[in-house]
Amino acid sequence: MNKKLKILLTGGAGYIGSHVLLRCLEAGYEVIVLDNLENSSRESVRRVEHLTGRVVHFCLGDIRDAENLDRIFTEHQVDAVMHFAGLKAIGESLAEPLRYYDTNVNGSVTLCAAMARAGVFRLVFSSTASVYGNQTEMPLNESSPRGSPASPYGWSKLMVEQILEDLASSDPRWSIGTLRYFNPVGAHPSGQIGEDSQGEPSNLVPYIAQVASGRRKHLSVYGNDYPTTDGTGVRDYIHVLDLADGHLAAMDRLTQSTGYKLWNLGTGQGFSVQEVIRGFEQACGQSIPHRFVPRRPGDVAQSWADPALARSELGWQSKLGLDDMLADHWRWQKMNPTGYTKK
Ligand SMILES: NC(=O)c1ccc[n+]([C@@H]2O[C@H](COP(=O)([O-])OP(=O)(O)OC[C@H]3O[C@@H](n4cnc5c(N)ncnc54)[C@H](O)[C@@H]3O)[C@@H](O)[C@H]2O)c1
Ligand SMILES: O=c1ccn([C@@H]2O[C@H](COP(=O)(O)OP(=O)(O)O[C@H]3O[C@H](CO)[C@H](O)[C@H](O)[C@H]3O)[C@@H](O)[C@H]2O)c(=O)[nH]1
Repeated sequence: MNKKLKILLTGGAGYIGSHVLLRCLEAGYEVIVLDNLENSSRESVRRVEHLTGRVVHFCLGDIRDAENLDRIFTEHQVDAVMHFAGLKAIGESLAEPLRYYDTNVNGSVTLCAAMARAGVFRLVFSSTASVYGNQTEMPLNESSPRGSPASPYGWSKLMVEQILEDLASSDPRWSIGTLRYFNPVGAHPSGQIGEDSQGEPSNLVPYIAQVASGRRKHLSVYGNDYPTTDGTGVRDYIHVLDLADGHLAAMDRLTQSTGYKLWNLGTGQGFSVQEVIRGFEQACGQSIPHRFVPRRPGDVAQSWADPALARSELGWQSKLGLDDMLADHWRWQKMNPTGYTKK
């Protein structure tokens, strides 16, 4: 790995970005974080600095601000970008589609245009397994058909994927890797950084963690009539640190060739909602009150990855199991019951 790379992390104060930031610093990269702190806290970056003993150059700003991007690329000799900044709440995207398309699509276009002006052509992009939509054939590999996403959020990711593919075909200098994340959970084992769920979490594991800590009374399990082993939804949960390592492997690969590449980042194993509840009960030593309610609109029955391409092309595979993810998530929740306390 080329340790001298200087990488711009958009959204680097967020859940996934902060774990990638930590891994980048541990690997010896120089890193600049650009974040408008819309859904995060500067405290995550401070804690990463503390954990690694490294200093991060933090820029408060918006990815849609082209002048600010030009300034950053002029001031810093950036070699590559990892692009996490965006909005990710599916329900919110249904209520505010323009805000989602503006940040996720317009923001990505603005970023790529600024990169091209600055002569920076290496990019890793955060996409989602949601782009596969509702499929019956498992596991999902990169050639599986893209489905019809059930939300503006999912569409915004699919649109950006297409834009990036077109961009790479238009100019051979681009080297772009799209990573389709399955379901990231867990936290750094120190309990210092993790997912800062403001308000009511929509994702399963943060919700269970808040039930376990007494912040919520019970979990609603969305549907027990799916065609799965126990009737509840099945997902491929991946530890956020394994996911972070996948970014470094992708960046490494992008330094070796140009063009557009796409990789699934998942473990290859699916777990039902009931299996996750039981796993969390073991991790926290208490029972998780839950009740079955109708299916959540837009949810798919099952989704798990075929991670073979990432293994063969990136030399990456997940190492941590569901137990590690849930234990680490619980530690983070216990140590930070209301998330980062400082903005
Ligand atoms: N967490 C998941 O389950 C998941 C799954 C698949 C894909 N993704 C994608 O991965 C990326 C990171 O997700 P995350 O879970 O870390 O989310 P997050 O909300 O914790 O992090 C996103 C970061 O982007 C920042 N941001 C938002 N709009 C911005 C803007 N206009 N300019 C600058 N910064 C802005 C936020 O303040 C936040 O720090 C997102 O693009 C998300 O869509 C997440
Ligand atoms: O309170 C809850 C929350 C979730 N679930 C169930 O738990 C499973 C996982 O749900 P999540 O909301 O945690 O995850 P999703 O698979 O629905 O979606 C997440 O993972 C996707 C990638 O696969 C996308 O990235 C998406 O943005 C992100 O929210 C689903 O069967 C869901 O119905 C519940 O039963 N109760």
